[in-house]
Amino acid sequence: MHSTQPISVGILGATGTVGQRFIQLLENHTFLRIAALGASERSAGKTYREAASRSWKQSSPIPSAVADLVVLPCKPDHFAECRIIFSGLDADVAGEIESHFQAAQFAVFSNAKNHRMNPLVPLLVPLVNADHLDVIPHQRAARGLDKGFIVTNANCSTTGLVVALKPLQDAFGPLARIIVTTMQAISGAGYPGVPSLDILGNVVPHIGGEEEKMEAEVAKILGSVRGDGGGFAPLEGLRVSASCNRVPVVDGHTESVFIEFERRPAPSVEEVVAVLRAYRPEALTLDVPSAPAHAVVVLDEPDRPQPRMDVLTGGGNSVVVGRVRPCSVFDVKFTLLSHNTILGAAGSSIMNAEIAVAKGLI
Ligand SMILES: NC(=O)C1=CN([C@@H]2O[C@H](COP(=O)(O)OP(=O)(O)OC[C@H]3O[C@@H](n4cnc5c(N)ncnc54)[C@H](OP(=O)(O)O)[C@@H]3O)[C@@H](O)[C@H]2O)C=CC1
Ligand SMILES: N[C@@H](CC(=O)OP(=O)(O)O)C(=O)O
Repeated sequence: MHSTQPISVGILGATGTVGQRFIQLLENHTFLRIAALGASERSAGKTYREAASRSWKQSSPIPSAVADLVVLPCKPDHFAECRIIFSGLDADVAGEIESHFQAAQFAVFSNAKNHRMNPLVPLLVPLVNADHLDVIPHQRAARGLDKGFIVTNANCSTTGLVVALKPLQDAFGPLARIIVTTMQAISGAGYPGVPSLDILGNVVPHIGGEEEKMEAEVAKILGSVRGDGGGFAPLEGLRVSASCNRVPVVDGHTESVFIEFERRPAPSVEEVVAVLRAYRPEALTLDVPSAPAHAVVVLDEPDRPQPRMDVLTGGGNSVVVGRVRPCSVFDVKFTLLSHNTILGAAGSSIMNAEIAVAKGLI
């Protein structure tokens, strides 16, 4: 069971798109309490209400418990009362700042790309590879720390994809080849993000670095912890090709996924649907209050999932799959939808922290 004692948390990048989502999701959390907020020098010294009033884009108002907190510079000394640090920092600064907080013995849960491929840092998707936290003792030992560590989330498009791939790999693997085409929401680009003249009535077929991140991250996430606990053995043999597009949707990344299995005969559509529906990752067996009831929700309607209707399924922490059907080139194809700032960012970080608490790492 998780600690019934409240745990104080700090949020770095609190004024940004992901930072705001942390604040919204933590408003009524059972044991995580926001104690401190950090952002750039542009925001530091202002109350959160002053600093974020223009950029706040959530559908609920700024919670009163944080509105009058003074935004702090992102330096560990200012966060002394916190045990957990959630980072929604811009990647230009996240790497160095997060390392400082780790060295100062904080448990850091990052959304940025900087530390994701570090061989001692779990690239943790809470509904997929909670066991990768087994490397934390080794990370601490390697850096001479007794409490501090860094865990990162995956890229938001990678996250939705691996939640659907993991049960298929476990049941029917190995996976041989994946082709994925994304249709990504504008909130993925942060605030103010993509200019309206670029995206309204349009599709932009390029998101810098996104395809490379998706192709690299899948193998680490679907890989295993090495036998000595000293790092990760990436999944070998799987080839992934991603094609990423920005579309005029506010929240929710949609992906068309084409899968080829090594196994012959390949699983049927009915078998794939049954395995997706039955998927119960480790996080759903632990005391993880933010976990959705179902990691994957499969819809039968021929025109779903759709971001406007389905993006908040499972509180935004489920992956919604639809249109599961045979593929005449590979074996099976489907469409999936995941919330890019909830499961794809702040929601995963919060579940990652809840898992770490449940496993006694915090
Ligand atoms: N949006 C999404 O769907 C996803 C985003 N991510 C990643 O999460 C991170 C945050 O993304 P997002 O919220 O969209 O970005 P935003 O641009 O909306 O927010 C960036 C945040 O970083 C702060 N910041 C910028 N420069 C500095 C600095 N020099 N020192 C301290 N703080 C600084 C900003 O503060 P200030 O307001 O004061 O400038 C702001 O709080 C990024 O690394 C992104 O790649 C990951 C998955 C999904
Ligand atoms: N690139 C994602 C969001 C993001 O910031 O990804 P990453 O954390 O991998 O840099 C998007 O635009 O939708």
